[in-house]
Amino acid sequence: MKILFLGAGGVGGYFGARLVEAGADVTFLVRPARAERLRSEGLQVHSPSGDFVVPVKCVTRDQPEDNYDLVVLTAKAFDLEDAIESVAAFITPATFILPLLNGFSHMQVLDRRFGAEHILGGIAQVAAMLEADGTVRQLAPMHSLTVGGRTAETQAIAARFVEVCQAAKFNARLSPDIVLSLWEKWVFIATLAGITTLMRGSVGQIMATANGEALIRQLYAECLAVATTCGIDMAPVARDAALKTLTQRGSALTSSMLRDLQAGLRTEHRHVLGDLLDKSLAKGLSSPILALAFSQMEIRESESAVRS
Ligand SMILES: NC(=O)C1=CN([C@@H]2O[C@H](COP(=O)(O)OP(=O)(O)OC[C@H]3O[C@@H](n4cnc5c(N)ncnc54)[C@H](OP(=O)(O)O)[C@@H]3O)[C@@H](O)[C@H]2O)C=CC1
Ligand SMILES: CC(C)(CO)C(=O)C(=O)O
Repeated sequence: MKILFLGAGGVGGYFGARLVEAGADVTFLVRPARAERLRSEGLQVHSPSGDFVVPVKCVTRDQPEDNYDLVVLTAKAFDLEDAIESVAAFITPATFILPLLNGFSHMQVLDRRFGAEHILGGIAQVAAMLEADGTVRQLAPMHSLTVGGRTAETQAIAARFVEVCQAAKFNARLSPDIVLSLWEKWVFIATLAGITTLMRGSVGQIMATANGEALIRQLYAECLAVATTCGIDMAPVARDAALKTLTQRGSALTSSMLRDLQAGLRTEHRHVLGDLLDKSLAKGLSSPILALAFSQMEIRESESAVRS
């Protein structure tokens, strides 16, 4: 399987490098400055299970090639339109696209642009970031991908990709219902990103406050209510597992949104929190903590726009 990764940041750099390490045929579509650096230094990963560096193949958007079976999209949501323009010339009627973004509305954007029959669904479970020197840092041992299709053909492609991933040093699984899996992750990450950015702390720090657990549970319930009202039936076992992680005492877990906020970077609050809030409003639900989480991120974004 010939695979093109759009982006070599936290998620793309980590999983792409692991696949290269395992001998998979992976190329990175990156911007010219990143391509130059990757060609000369390779892709370096700092990982709790051991640092490694792999030589990588890179292309830029002005050098289109049309022989990829799968394009893995790993841009942030606010870069999606530009990422689509960059990959468009690499996509033929035989190419499938696997986005690994958090949230959900990117699926509809991609369906509209390339046709739903070409779009797989994917979820990344990793805590990884791109450092200023171009290296990728994996911050915690977890590393897994969940992928799936919404048609028999895309499910078969997802299964082939999972097969390729079996040789790599991360976990990969095929979801029998990728739409449900995407919503489960969305409800989880909206709660985690919302509460950690509101309270500027890890799960363990929030749990150590007097109202922390009640606030986490209320935000999770608000996000879950949106999913349920949209016809998504999350099993009790999935909800219990999510809440167990979200209320683990002493846990150092944070969100990539909090890391981006603290690093002064743009965040995906519109995609992860705002889209869910829009659905809540459209369904006539009351989601006060979700609204608060989104609104404080809007203020923070307008402040950084004023500063820059
Ligand atoms: N980081 C994490 O731990 C996790 C992140 N996620 C999700 O994964 C997605 C990606 O996040 P993350 O990896 O952290 O983001 P990063 O910002 O680390 O990486 C995204 C990369 O995409 C590149 N990119 C964007 N647009 C283009 C383009 N048109 N052409 C070439 N390259 C492009 C960016 O390049 P450049 O730097 O040149 O702009 C950047 O390096 C998000 O939706 C996030 O929510 C999910 C689970 C965990
Ligand atoms: C769930 C988690 C925390 C790690 O995969 C994540 O998706 C994020 O931080 O954006």
